[in-house]
Amino acid sequence: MPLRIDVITIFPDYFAPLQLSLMGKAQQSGLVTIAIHDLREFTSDRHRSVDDTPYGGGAGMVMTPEPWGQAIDAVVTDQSTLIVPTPAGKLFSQPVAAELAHSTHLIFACGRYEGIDQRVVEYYRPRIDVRELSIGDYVLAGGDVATLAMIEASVRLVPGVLGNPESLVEESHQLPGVEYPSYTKPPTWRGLDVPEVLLSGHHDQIARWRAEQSTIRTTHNRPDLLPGS
Ligand SMILES: NC(=O)c1ccno1
Repeated sequence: MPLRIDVITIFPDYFAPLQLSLMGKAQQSGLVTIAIHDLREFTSDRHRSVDDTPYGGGAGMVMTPEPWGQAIDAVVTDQSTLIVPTPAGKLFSQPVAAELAHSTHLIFACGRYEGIDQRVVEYYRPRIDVRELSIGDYVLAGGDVATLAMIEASVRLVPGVLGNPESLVEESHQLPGVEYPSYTKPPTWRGLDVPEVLLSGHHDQIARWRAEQSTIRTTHNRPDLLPGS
């Protein structure tokens, strides 16, 4: 049963990259199906309006609930997970990507402006799994880029999508901490040599060096991921 993904957005063209590379191959192989829906197709006024001023005042505009209800109803099933990208959401992570990779149906609601009327989340929450997710502590212009990131991080974990599942084993955020640095040919580049141990053929020494490098890198870049932190 392929993972089905429906993306609802006012900028369908943002998702053209999903036809390329690994994401494109995953769809061609039938492991994943991805459909992009223009929210404006679900409006009923001649201006195809999708936003209005916020109740309670404040800057910016809020996306009105009606088009969202129509659009989500057009694709939702009782197996759906509705994902709303928002800086106010729970933090998306590799474990969350792994959960989503094993879902049946994901619906991404890409908000813009000041976001989507909260009643959309409130309406679907008692009916299906609803997740407000953030890809980091910063604010984007909308949920589209966050959706692209979450789709790519999740789809690559769908069994069969990556040619060599081994490459999932040692990557950052799969193991505790971040991954060791990688090197390839040439052995010397602009006076910089590849660490000698990597050319030694001693697999135990290479494994030990990589574990040490992972700890050094994690300590420097992401001490919050160190065991016990
Ligand atoms: N940080 C985020 O995930 C986000 C989503 C929309 N704007 O920011």
